Amino acid sequence: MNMDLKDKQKTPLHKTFSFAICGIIHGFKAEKNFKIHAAAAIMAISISFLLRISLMEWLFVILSIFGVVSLELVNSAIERVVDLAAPGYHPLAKQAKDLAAGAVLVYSIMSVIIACVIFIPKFAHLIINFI
Ligand SMILES: Nc1ncnc2c1ncn2[C@@H]1O[C@H](COP(=O)(O)OP(=O)(O)OP(=O)(O)O)[C@@H](O)[C@H]1O
Repeated sequence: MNMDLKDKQKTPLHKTFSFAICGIIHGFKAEKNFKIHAAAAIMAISISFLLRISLMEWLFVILSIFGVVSLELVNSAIERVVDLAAPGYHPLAKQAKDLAAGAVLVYSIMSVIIACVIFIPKFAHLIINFI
């Protein structure tokens, strides 16, 4: 046990980094929700460029995108640990997965609200100028 801990402490930084990259790539390949988030992120970034949002607004857009992706990765990790610990039906397994999914949903709702606050006035301004 002590040997394992010692070996772990010796893991070089570049390896830890590459494990994390592997996790992101795996998440993108294995999780359908990742593709949905990626499509939403590309759309948000494109609209942000088109509407020439401010630096502060960019910070909120970036925070929303990275926050959802990070939470989705944690959600996927929790799903795998739950499947490992409780392959059959278990009420606690259901609670753990539902709670993790709830965290993603809460952050996603916040991201949609941020998008509405930033983009709707700019779209409205464009439409008024067009008319
Ligand atoms: N071992 C289990 N015991 C009880 N309920 C479970 C268990 N596994 C999954 N569930 C229930 O089924 C739901 C769907 O679980 P699943 O593992 O398929 O994840 P998911 O929501 O499809 O996620 P994703 O689409 O990201 O893979 C969970 O939110 C939970 O309510």
